[in-house]
Parts: sequence; structure tokens; C-alpha cells
Amino acid sequence: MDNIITFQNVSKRYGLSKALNDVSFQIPAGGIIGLVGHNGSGKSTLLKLIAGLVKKTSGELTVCGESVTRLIGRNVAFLAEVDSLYDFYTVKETIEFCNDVFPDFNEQKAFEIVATLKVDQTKKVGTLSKGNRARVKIAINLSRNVPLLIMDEPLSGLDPLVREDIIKMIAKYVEMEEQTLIISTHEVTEIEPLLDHVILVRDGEIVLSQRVEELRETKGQSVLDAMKELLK
Ligand SMILES: Nc1ncnc2c1ncn2[C@@H]1O[C@H](COP(=O)(O)OP(=O)(O)OP(=O)(O)O)[C@@H](O)[C@H]1O
Repeated sequence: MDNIITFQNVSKRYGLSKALNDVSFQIPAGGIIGLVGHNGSGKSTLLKLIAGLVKKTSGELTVCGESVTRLIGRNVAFLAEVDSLYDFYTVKETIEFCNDVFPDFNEQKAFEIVATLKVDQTKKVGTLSKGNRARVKIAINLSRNVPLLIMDEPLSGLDPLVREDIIKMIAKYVEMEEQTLIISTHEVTEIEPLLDHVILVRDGEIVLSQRVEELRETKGQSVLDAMKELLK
């Protein structure tokens, strides 16, 4: 499969407000894709459409070669801005719970990631600092053995040490040959070294979808340069 995701003339409206406007583009399979745009540009909507969490208003959307329905959740691990972890479970119980719920879950990997990040597994999730809660979220997402990982703003509102931990874990644990990770972020400078492909969104439209290497070779631009030019 060359492209893991294809959007053809996809629009999404919430009532009268247009979040995505007649969008057509493809996302290649494998590697890390950065989704970048200002607040309210449509990034979360695009990610939720891919994960089958909201319905398109019109157009054609395929993920892993199938039209998207709610069943697409089998192929997609979605890390939302607001998490759905249970406060009353310890970190260990949370990982065991995920192992029961997701048939594709790699429990050993999850334990390894939280141990690497020095999160105390005996603590209840509700008592964790914001940074450690984010570390648990990323461990769970990276431990799903699915073709498509989606992370909506995983770095937002976190201090530099936590952001660094998350970036390191992404670099180490995404299975680049078999998995595609789409990550939306405002922290372009930090994430740029990881990116294979970048998608820029402005006012519900895709203004760029290109390999980062190609952007450098053909236009001599970094992702940040392209962002400054196209997202003014
Ligand atoms: N459930 C909803 N109901 C109504 N309007 C919505 C809803 N969700 C998003 N919108 C609107 O759709 C547009 C795109 O929102 P979206 O959350 O996709 O943007 P975003 O790029 O993810 O923003 P941010 O960076 O702030 O998270 C915005 O104008 C937003 O107000």
C-alpha cells in the first residue's frame, strides 16, 4: 500500500460552521507525518475523521484501503488531547486494562516504556503529575500494534523535559516499517527532526502535503520556513 490515507473532496461542517473545505490529499504509508496549523484550522477534525470519531459531511475518505466507518478503530490508535484514563487505576492496572481491551496491545512494551520514563507503576493515575500522566498516555498509544497511530497535540501544555521524553519515545518505539504516525503539533522546531512528511492546514484547507526531504531539496525550506510562508 503506497498511501495509507486518501481524502477526496472531503468536507466537514459542524452545523453551519465549515471545519474542512473540499480537501483532497494522500498520506503515504510508513514513517512520521506532521500535521501543522494554527488553532481552529481543522487539525483535530481531520484526525477525528481518519479515526472514525466524527462523520464527514461529503466526499470520499479511505484509511488502510477501506472506507472509514467506526470499525476503523481496529486499525487506529488515537491519542486525544483530553485523555480517557481511569483515575482509580494504578499505572500497572491501567496497562493491564489496556491489554484486556485492545487485542493488539503489547503489554511488555508498555511496561518497558513507563519504566524507561521512570513513572511509578504503583501510583494511581489520578494522583500523577500532568507530565507523568502524559508519559502514561504516550506509552499506551505506542504499545498498540496497529498500522496507524494518531496523536493530537501530544506535546501541548507540557514542560520541556516531558516533551523531550515523548519525542525520544516516539523516535524509539514507532515501528517505522510497519506503522504510520500522524502527529499534530504547534511545536514544529522540536518535532521537525522526526518528520518524514508534513501537512500544513490553514482555514480548513490543505496548503501543503510534502515529504520533508523534498521540501528541503526543491525549495531549500525547513518545515518552519514553509510554515512561516504558507500559514501567515
Ligand atoms: N464539535 C464542534 N462543534 C462545532 N464546531 C466545531 C466543533 N469542533 C470543531 N469545531 C470548529 O471547527 C473548526 C476546526 O476545529 P478543530 O478543532 O478541528 O481545529 P484545530 O486545528 O484542531 O484547533 P486547535 O489547534 O485549537 O486544537 C473550528 O472553527 C472549531 O471551532
